[in-house]
Amino acid sequence: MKVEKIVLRKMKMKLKSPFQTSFGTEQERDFVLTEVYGDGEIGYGECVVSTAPLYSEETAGTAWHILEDFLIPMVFEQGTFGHPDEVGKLFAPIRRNHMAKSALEGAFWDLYAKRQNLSLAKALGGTKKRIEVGISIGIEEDINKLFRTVEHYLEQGYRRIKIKIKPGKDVQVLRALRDRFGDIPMMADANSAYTLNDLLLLKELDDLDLMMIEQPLAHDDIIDHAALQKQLKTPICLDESIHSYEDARKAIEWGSARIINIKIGRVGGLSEAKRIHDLCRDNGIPVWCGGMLESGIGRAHNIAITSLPNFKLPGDTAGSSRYWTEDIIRPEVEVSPDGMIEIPTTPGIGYQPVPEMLDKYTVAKKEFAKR
Ligand SMILES: O=C(O)CCC(=O)C1=CC=C[C@@H](O)[C@@H]1C(=O)O
Ligand SMILES: [Mg+2]
Repeated sequence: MKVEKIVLRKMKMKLKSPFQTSFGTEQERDFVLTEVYGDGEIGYGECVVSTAPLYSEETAGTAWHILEDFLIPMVFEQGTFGHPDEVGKLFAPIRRNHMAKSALEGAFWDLYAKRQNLSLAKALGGTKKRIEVGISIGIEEDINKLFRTVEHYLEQGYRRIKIKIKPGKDVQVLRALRDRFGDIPMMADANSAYTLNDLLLLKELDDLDLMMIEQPLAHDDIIDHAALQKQLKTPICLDESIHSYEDARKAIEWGSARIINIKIGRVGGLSEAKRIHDLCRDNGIPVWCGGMLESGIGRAHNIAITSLPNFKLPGDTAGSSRYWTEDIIRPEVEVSPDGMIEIPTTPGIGYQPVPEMLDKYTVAKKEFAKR
């Protein structure tokens, strides 16, 4: 692949409804899209930052700076690439900034798959034709509204309900959902809202037959999660704690989690996500694909990685209409009545970004070519 041009777009898209977690509420998504032009094709990637640095240290502003001032010049310095795996290796000297790296690396994977006339799923080694999907529901103050929301998504066929929790909005809410809906597949995501001092409360969660408790403790912890997992029968799933293959290896060795949520942006790209998938497969740790309230481009990348065989649990890749009045891709991502998404078989990400839609939500755009 010879890189001819790279385009960055700063995007602003309003979510259909606010999304509340234990660390804040998002109503509007400020993120970055990447376009890599080469050999007559365009590869697309998404930088899955949050508007404020509350999930991780990255924002659209930090990512744009790292892309413009470091990663894009490094790409033009190398000029040509045989395989997308080379992109992550090229970026290795740059510390962290994983979502910025992933946005560009993902566009290379899309471009590579298109040039190989392969779907991105196939190019990644995916084996599935359809994927199971779940739904992530933000913290809801009104329990009856939460009941209606859960009812709505169960009727739509979603195969797992993820409930965001925080102190004061946890055991009672989950117990009420159990009383109302019985033994539906349900999990909780705490986004690091608890500490080991909350052990008695976390033990109450242990009696609710949850599929898993996602990231109960600190966002950068592996040791305390290992201590907690020994006290709980419910599997702990790590999200924010796992930034790399090495983090996953240490978490597995320490017994910090029995499940891992893989987010392509959080770990720095599809090549690293594949490595973590393979490590977990070899250690009997099932994984699923987490979401970052992506547009259709990021959603397409999530669908492709979820086609790998050890993605054994429903992920957060819901349909476009869950988040957007209109998505920037065609077709939009649809979920079948039995809670599945068909893996595209066309080359690359399999969904076509629509230029007019991209322009409609672009608040800043810049083109880069080799000087
Ligand atoms: O994209 C989705 O539907 C999942 C959204 C979601 O649960 C999250 C998005 C971003 C950060 C967190 O709030 C949370 C997560 O931790 O998975
Ligand atoms: Mg999470």
